[in-house]
Amino acid sequence: MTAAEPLLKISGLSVVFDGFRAIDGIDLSVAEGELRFLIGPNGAGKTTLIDVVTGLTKPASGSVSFAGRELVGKREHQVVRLGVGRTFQTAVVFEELTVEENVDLAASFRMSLPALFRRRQGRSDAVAAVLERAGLMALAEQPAGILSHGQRQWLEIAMLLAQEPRLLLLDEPVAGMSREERERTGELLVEIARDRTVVVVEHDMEFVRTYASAVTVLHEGRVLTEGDMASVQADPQVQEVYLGRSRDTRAAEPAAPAEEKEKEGVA
Ligand SMILES: Nc1ncnc2c1ncn2[C@@H]1O[C@H](COP(=O)(O)OP(=O)(O)OP(=O)(O)O)[C@@H](O)[C@H]1O
Repeated sequence: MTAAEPLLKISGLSVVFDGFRAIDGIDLSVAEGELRFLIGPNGAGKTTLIDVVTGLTKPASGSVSFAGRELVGKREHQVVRLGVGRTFQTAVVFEELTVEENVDLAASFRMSLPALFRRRQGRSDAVAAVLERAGLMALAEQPAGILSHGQRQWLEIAMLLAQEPRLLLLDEPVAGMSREERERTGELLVEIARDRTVVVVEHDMEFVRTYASAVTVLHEGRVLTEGDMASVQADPQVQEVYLGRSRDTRAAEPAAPAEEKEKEGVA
């Protein structure tokens, strides 16, 4: 990979489910060190795109190049070992284990067997650093089962960091969070992007407006547009996709609280 090449390069990607093209010829590049947001209406293909990059879903055609290596055809654990980690819409943590044990377990996924045997007892510096970074140090000894929704999301991000991925893919990390939790998460993402590449799927437009410098808009399995948030917001096609959605579906829905409307509206 040369300096000019993107860390992640998706080319001509298509995914077909029972004849339905959920991804329809996507080209998408993410440079090393970027914090990129993927937005788009429900069903646009955002999660499916992450599923393909991480080896969960096989594409019908196209390629996913990561640091010059082809990911299509690789299994999920192979993709993790190459340095790509993800979170899911619902955090997956082991509730009976402590916060620290969850992070420690995640850290061991990328270790060789000899390294695992050599491990010292007690908290490693790497695990301590990750707990600190995710703001979970005070909860290190608590079982993960007692964590609040926001804290679980942070634990999942901490577990991801423990695997030392070069690329993190986060699926709706602030869904269901309070305003304060969203702010802390935004700051955490910006901080993580200082030394890693981060791609975030997000519906919360207030959050995207605050933290995104680069945005890619997906619609019906294609890239509609990309750029900085101001240019994306001003794009008539993007407005049509979001406003069209509000005309078609919101009219039939009960009125949402003002804050929810503000969060989801692109304009
Ligand atoms: N396993 C599957 N089998 C069949 N169809 C699927 C499958 N997974 C996703 N789809 C369909 O593919 C399309 C894209 O779904 P996807 O979940 O990627 O969209 P999304 O942009 O992440 O949506 P949301 O914002 O609602 O999570 C949708 O129409 C969805 O119903």
